[in-house]
Amino acid sequence: MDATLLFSAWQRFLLVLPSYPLFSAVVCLLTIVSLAQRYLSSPWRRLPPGPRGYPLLGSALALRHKQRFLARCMAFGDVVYVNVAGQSTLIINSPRAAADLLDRHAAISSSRLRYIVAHELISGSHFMVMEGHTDRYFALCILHWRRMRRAMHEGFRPVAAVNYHVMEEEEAARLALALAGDAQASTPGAYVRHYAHYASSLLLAITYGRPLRDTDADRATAATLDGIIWHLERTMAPGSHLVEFFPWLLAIPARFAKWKREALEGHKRITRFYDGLIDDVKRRMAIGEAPPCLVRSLVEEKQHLGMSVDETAWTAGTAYTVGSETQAGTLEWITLVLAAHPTVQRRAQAALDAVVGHARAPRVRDRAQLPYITAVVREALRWRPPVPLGVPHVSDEDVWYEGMFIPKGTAYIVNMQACNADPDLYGMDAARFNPDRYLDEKGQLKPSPPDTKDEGHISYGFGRRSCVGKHVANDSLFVATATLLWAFDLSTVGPFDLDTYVDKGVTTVPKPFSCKFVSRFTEATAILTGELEAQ
Ligand code: HEM
Repeated sequence: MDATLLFSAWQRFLLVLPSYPLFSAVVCLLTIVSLAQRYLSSPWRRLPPGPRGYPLLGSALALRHKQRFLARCMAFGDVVYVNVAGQSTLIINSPRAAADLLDRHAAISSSRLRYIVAHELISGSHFMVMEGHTDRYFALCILHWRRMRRAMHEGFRPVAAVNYHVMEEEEAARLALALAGDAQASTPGAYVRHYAHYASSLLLAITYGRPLRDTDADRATAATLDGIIWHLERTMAPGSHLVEFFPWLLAIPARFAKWKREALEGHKRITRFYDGLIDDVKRRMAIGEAPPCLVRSLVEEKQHLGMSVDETAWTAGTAYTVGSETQAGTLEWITLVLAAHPTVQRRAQAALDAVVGHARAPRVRDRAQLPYITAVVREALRWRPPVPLGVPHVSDEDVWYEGMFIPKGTAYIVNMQACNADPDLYGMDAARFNPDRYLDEKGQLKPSPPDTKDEGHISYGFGRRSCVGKHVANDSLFVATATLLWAFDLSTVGPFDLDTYVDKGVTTVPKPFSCKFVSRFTEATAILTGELEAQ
């Protein structure tokens, strides 16, 4: 029967209904019962609890004040459902729920939100952090992501990370010398700049085997890389482009859409720049002057990894993009907690004096004998996770969790600060900075609490998307912290604030505070200079 016939039959049926009141009543009743049944059995009635937002916008406006909004959400429980302008979002407040949903369900909770301009157009779907995990848009997504993740894993796994120890030690020594030589170092602007320079140089060394030196060319390279980060972050900010809300706009040809033209031109420009950095590594490899670094391993393992030229270029660029800001920000938090806790410093320095002494600078290999310093770094990462909301994962399937319905496509946002302060895992003093929580009565590292992997915290994320650079981050943060404590006494000057932070979009840093770096012994700078010259 075609649609016209069906429609006219339905019209005739409605017209005759008034002539049969009893029959009509039964039809109405059955319709109401059927609708009620559908409503009552709908899984959407079993969404996790959460704040009611405004029509259409949901809680999008409340999210502008993230810290306040997250605190409000805590009252709803471990998992909180929020509608953010139509995007189903689950805020996860407990490490157990985070591990259940993101580690134990990793196969269906490892996708990402869609970023059309930043990811699909500017990176050409090569910005691995934002790459979907499944074939949501294109069947090739998962292959892309797997190749790039595997390549980065090979370059940064523990056995490969050992190759970077010398660079990490060298950059930590250069940082200490820069602070010692800067009469203005105590001002927040000055030492934060030194930290940013340290992180850029370290990531350039690890990625391209070429640390940042005081040359115009290096300064230009760092400025361009930082400009790319700024550009990507700005493009990913909510509301930056209408196409993120109306994906059909993507079909408009580039010649009629300025935003699309600019994004595609940006892709060409950035890829050309990344290619240039790779060519430079290849050139140095050919003359035997490229130290072990991520790009060298990508080039040497080209066949085995099966990466395209663009994938190689963007994988390396992504490592710098993701690693430099997190590294610098974490060091700012470590500086704050050390300066604010002189007793922690004295204990760490006593351990350093006993193990390292005053005749050489600390090395990564000293770590096994310096558990207290490892505990300081872990505790800083637990106490103030540098990426406090992680990077949202997205569910690929409907999920039932403890009787609650989580629809497919939901974005999972983990409130890391809340999870890392879970009293069941860390006790009632979880809000306090206390490295001792990681040590046993003999001063050795204890096994990590359940669901915190081997880190003792969840600040490196979850499941298949957990931070691929965490071994490099742990090694370099250890040796940078040890070198700063070996060389200086740190103390705050004037007011400082342990409770609030500055939100930089993805990462957070402490509110600006002044910190004095006072040399602990006169030979420290001569030892650092001598070791650098000897390399
Ligand atoms: C203290 C420093 C760092 C912190 C706190 C940190 C934290 C994180 C977090 C929370 C994620 C998201 C995990 C998830 O989605 O569940 C992540 C992902 C990532 N991190 Fe890190 N990170 C740090 C340093 C680094 C460094 C130094 C590198 C590179 C050398 C790096 C490379 C990456 C990459 C490539 C991803 C994306 C993984 C993926 O999407 O598959 N990170 N990191």
